Amino acid sequence: MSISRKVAIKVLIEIDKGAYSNLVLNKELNKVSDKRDRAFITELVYGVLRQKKRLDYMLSCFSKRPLRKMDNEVLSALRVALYQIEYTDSVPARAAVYETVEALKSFTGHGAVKFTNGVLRSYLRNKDKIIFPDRNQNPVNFLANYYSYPEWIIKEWINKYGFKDTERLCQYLNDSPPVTVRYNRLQVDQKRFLEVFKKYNIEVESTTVPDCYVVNNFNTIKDLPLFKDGGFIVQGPAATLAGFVLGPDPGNRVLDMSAGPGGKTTHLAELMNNRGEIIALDIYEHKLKLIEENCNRLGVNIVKTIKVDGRDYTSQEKFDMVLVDAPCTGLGLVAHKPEIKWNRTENDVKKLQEIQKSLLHNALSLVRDGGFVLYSTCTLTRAENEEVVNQVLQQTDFVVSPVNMEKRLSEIGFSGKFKITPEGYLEFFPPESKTEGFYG
Ligand SMILES: C[S@@+](CC[C@H](N)C(=O)[O-])C[C@H]1O[C@@H](n2cnc3c(N)ncnc32)[C@H](O)[C@@H]1O
Repeated sequence: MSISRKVAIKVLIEIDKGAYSNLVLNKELNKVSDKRDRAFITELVYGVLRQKKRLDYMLSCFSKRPLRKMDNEVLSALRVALYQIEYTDSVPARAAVYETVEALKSFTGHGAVKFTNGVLRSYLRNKDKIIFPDRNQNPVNFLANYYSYPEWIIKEWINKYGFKDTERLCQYLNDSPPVTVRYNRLQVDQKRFLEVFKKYNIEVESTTVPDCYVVNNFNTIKDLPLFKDGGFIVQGPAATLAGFVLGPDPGNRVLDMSAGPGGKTTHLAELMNNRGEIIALDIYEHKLKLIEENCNRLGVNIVKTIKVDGRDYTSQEKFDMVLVDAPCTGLGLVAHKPEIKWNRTENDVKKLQEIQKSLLHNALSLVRDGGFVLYSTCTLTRAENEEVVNQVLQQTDFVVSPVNMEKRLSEIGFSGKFKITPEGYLEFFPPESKTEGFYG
């Protein structure tokens, strides 16, 4: 299984340099034939990404050299070894150390390998002596190191949710989430969708959101003929719910202001029964390509894509509905993409808030009287959610009729738990909603 450690170390080095976890991991997994190796590599990579800060805290107790001065290869190998010792039952601790140190030999020289071995042996001898910061005296430090989150996120959440709920959130988002798909009513009905999955022995479980199902065998679903025929798309329950909340009718003219890769665009088209018009904007060419690929596969032909900054988009004709599914820090997706914890900064929140406000501002100028705007994000910061909407509404002379969200969600058939904030906004708190984080 040494190949697994070698590939995991390689992938983690690439991710540390800024690569997307899913892209670099899939590229490397394609070169590995053994199914068990592939599963183990995936566990090591995502496990280390989730627990990185906690692992580093523990390692720093046993290394005289500060972690920031270590080579990337050494640090990645140390994390991979420690993750196995702490989180996997199948590998004895000494084997984890031996195999990982062997794997490291293909990346670096004798001195670095010896150093790594020394830190890990010292860890094995003394791990019972590790003491985490005190949860009462230093709550931010405790949560950050114990659950492996940057301190700025912990502070943001403690302000928003308090200590207890922040702890629940940290725990919940450290588990790997189920994979969910939305079947595409344009190509298949629910009965046929379920029959096909049953035929291929893939277990399917309903979620609290209509049309959205948990599937247990993610690695094979993209090989199903039904996927190629556009029968379903991978999409989270909260993301699926957004389309239902907007709920366009056939024949509507809809604007999707930041649409890539098109999960919600294609759902809106489906709800419109492929009749009417959707203008889908994105600032990046490659995102527009993904929208077009998704539309082609799913049999959607009412979408026109435009490469433009949504803040600058103008149109003579107003829209019945506008979706601003804004670019955001994505903290509600940390369980799916744990590297978000480490790639995002407090500064991003400020920069994104400016973009979000301008997008929403422009959306309000593009919707017709009596039309509907949905501002949504998959993040859990006040600055990108409530503050954006409150500040934009203060700056305009629009009269906004609030939507009765409880009524809307019950009409849709949503059966999960949700929060209505004091201002009347919809929020999904993952430990309760059992979905991605969502704000609308
Ligand atoms: C949260 S994602 C949208 C996800 C999409 N609604 C879906 O369900 O698949 C935000 C998108 O906004 C795009 N974006 C970022 N800044 C933008 C801008 N100024 N104008 C338009 N699109 C932008 C990003 O490229 C990204 O594809």
